[in-house]
Amino acid sequence: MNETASLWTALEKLPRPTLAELFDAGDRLDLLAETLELPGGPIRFDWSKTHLDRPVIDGFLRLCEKVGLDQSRAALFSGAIVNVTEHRAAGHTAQRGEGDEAMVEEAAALHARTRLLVEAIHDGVLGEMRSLIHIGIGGSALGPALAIDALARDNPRIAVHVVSNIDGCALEAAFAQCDPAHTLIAVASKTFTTTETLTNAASALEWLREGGIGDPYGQVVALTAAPEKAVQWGVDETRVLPFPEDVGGRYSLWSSIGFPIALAIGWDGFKAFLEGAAAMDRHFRDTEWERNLPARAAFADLYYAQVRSCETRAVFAYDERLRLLPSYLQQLEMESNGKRVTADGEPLDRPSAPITWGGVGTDAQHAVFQLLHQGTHLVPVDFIAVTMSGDALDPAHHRTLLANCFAQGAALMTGKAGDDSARSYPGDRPSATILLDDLEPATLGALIAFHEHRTFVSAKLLGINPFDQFGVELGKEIAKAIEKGNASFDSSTAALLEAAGLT
Ligand SMILES: O=P(O)(O)OC[C@H]1O[C@](O)(CO)[C@@H](O)[C@@H]1O
Repeated sequence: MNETASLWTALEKLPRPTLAELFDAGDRLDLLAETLELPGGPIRFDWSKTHLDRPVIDGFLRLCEKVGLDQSRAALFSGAIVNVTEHRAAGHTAQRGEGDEAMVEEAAALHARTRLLVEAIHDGVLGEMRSLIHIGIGGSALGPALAIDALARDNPRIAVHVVSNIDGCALEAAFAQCDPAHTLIAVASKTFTTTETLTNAASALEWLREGGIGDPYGQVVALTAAPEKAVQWGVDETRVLPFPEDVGGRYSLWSSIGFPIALAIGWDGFKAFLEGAAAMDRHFRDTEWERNLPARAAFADLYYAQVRSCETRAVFAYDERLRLLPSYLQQLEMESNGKRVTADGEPLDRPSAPITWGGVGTDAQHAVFQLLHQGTHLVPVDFIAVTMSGDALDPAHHRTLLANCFAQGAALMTGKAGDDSARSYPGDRPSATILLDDLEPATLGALIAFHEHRTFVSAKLLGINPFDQFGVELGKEIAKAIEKGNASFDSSTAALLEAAGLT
């Protein structure tokens, strides 16, 4: 057995005290709950209701040392080639001002260009623009959709409709809310080759034309790492906002892909969003692993997935404004770490990332929490809540929302004996709670960056490259072959094609 494998085995062999025993044994808050002061307000990270304890943390610290996590973190921030399969650096921290100097300078120059266009649009240089249809998919859509839904619910500077699905119903729903004369189209695609995005973009151009716009390209902005392709497609160079190739799709909302966020909340808000993320970068870069919050979260994630065989982890946003966070995190975590080989191309000899799923509190309580409390699966849960309410209604709404959030964590942990087994709750079920004081651009930025670094630590402790995503390619190839009608298929697929009239 190699040394890394024996460190995992050592973790598996550690005693497994219950949460109740852990709380009886010592000060859990001192060990595992911390409030980070950040631009935009504090965020409390409480991992005390997980099974992390001194021996488990020490086991992970030994693993960090063995895999060279210090060096991996330094490489991430230095602009070294950390995405080894694609021979690229990972440039997302540079986008918010942390990392290699040349990369940070390049990012600042590109942001200056984005800012000019955003402010020109706000000043009416392109006419009276009231809406933006933002067309993109995956990392080119999920981040903007989350940030805009979280931060620009009331009085956005410009109303943004994010469309990703190639199903025309999605684009039609956006058209129904917009007037072609007052609508911009953003085509967001890192590669500028994605079928869904280019098909939707072509239909959006047609919609502008049919709406009487003589020069529809005059209302199109492109956000891409392949600017030459956008120009070739017809977008005027002055409205192409490039970003560097080394910024991964699911890490790209900090780049020009964030254009719709800036358009909705204003440039100062977008800048604060970047600054909040940069503050989390500094915490991650400068804090020893023992008290490093993204690393601590990764230790818990790995402990449950690897040692306790949990196949999923759930995230519940106890704030309507963060309802899109679970789907954002699904791409971040599953596209980054859902891999069966290591960065060296060797088979991974243990489970990869668990399945991330979740929903919004309190809705999820009345739908899926039965399984969390009494099902046979052990599911580690993250609760994310905000102390300051986002609504202007009777404060009873928010009080009850928060009370429910904290009640769920307590109930999962303590359980309760009932009159019979159907009415009993076993308890000892783990959860972590992230409590933002306020939901501001800066705190949202920090929250997202926290999850990026958490994912990075998990990847490195497993030996995975979190920055590629070859797993999505095969399905795309087959879909293209189906469209071209030049491939033969198994009998099931062939019958489905025939039934749907695709042959
Ligand atoms: O921005 P693009 O190049 O259109 O790609 C969109 C998404 O497609 C993926 O490549 C997966 O198919 C994601 O990683 C990416 O975020």
